[in-house]
Amino acid sequence: MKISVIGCGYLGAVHAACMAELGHEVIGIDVDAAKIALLAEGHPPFFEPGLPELLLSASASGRLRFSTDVAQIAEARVHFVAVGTPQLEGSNAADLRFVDAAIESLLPHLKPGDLVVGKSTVPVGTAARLVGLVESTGASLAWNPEFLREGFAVKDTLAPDRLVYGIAPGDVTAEALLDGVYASALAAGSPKVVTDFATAELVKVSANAFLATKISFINAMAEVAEATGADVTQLADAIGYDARIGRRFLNAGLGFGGGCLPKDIRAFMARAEELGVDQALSFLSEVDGINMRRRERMVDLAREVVGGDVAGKRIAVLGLAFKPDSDDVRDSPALDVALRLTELGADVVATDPQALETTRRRAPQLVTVASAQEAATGADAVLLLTEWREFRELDPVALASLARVPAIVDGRNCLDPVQWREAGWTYRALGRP
Ligand SMILES: NC(=O)c1ccc[n+]([C@@H]2O[C@H](COP(=O)([O-])OP(=O)(O)OC[C@H]3O[C@@H](n4cnc5c(N)ncnc54)[C@H](O)[C@@H]3O)[C@@H](O)[C@H]2O)c1
Ligand SMILES: O=c1ccn([C@@H]2O[C@H](COP(=O)(O)OP(=O)(O)O[C@H]3O[C@H](CO)[C@@H](O)[C@H](O)[C@H]3O)[C@@H](O)[C@H]2O)c(=O)[nH]1
Repeated sequence: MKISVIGCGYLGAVHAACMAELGHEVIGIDVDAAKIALLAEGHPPFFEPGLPELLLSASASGRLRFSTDVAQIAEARVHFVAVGTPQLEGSNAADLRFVDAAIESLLPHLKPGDLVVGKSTVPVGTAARLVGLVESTGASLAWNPEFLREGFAVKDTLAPDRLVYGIAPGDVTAEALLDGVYASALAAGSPKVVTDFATAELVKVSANAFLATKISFINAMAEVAEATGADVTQLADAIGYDARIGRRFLNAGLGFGGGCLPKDIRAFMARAEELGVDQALSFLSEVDGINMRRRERMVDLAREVVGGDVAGKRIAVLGLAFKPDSDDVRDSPALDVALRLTELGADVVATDPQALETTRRRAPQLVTVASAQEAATGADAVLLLTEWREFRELDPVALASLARVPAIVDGRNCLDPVQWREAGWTYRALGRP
């Protein structure tokens, strides 16, 4: 099938490459010329495991092209919209300017029988607002939210946990076209839910709200554990054995960040307020609050381990990305903590295996180095803020010989306290004695 993908960021570039991998003929469009130039040469503009290989093989096959010229979509029949929906400045709501502009840019090039498929995460009601515009060209609209996780984006796209199609009542053509696009995932057993626009939009934001709630639940237990001397990691293991609860997404620590969970729960609350059902989602403001308190707690722990004031203390920060296997620092708890400490006068030296470039763009004032060893040299405290494998596997004995004071705060509960204490470290963590 001939497909276009509008917006080639973390979601769109992966979607375009995966669709080409599945045998479709794909054109990726973005307004960012530098991004398109990189993609056209087979280079991903961001770090995502598996994507470089896919881009190379898809480009070589001739099935994947990239352009800044939206007129190039004219040959395609199915058009995915994967542009950003960030948080509006000064508000909780989603900024829909990019979605609106993308749809506007498509309109002159759509033909009767085309299908426009929204993939961006949008407030409920967006598809209903846009459907008339799209239908005025003879094309139809579907909303097909995406559930990929950064770091696993290729796998999640090729073998999704489920496919959700939000379509206009009785639009069997839209359903058939989407079935054609996703034929291999459907054949491999990915469940499909065909529903209306509002339900599809709500499935996406409610899934993220549930995940955020699960993380904040365990982080709330971490706060209680801190007040009682209990160990939240053992608590999570114990409650997680109950299959109704499940151990996944119960890792207490510095909390959630990234380009999705924080802004999506806020946009969900803003939309609920518009709909007059804000009370139903008032718990999400608590979920957000618990999450942000973890960052404050980390700053307090840094103060504690250096004996009070962080000003003038050399603090090594291990990890800047919002999670491992990603270079994304959007709303990253790790970057936030590093910047808060810098503002308090600490001499912060930070490192990350992949996020140094994205950090330089977002926070050029932060001092960064290439390795954990460099960061830890002469440090008064080491903070582990993103649980990259190479940080989890650090040798505490070797690192102790580099630090000025062997004190570590494990912001992701991913180190073995016994091993680190035996190597002479003062070990502190979130929610663990
Ligand atoms: N990142 C994820 O893991 C993920 C997963 C599922 C859903 N989503 C959702 O997908 C959407 C995109 O997220 P992202 O992380 O890829 O964002 P992103 O900022 O990485 O990418 C968005 C891209 O859209 C481009 N763009 C903006 N306006 C455009 C226009 N008018 N025409 C063409 N291109 C345009 C931007 O230049 C950018 O490259 C958001 O709604 C997000 O919530 C993201
Ligand atoms: O037990 C856990 C699990 C995650 N996190 C943190 O939560 C954040 C989000 O993690 P994750 O959900 O794995 O990353 P994303 O790539 O942002 O993916 C989420 O957001 C995407 C965009 O909407 C959705 O598509 C995915 O399904 C959804 O998991 C990260 O900061 C993690 O460190 C925790 O603190 N504890």
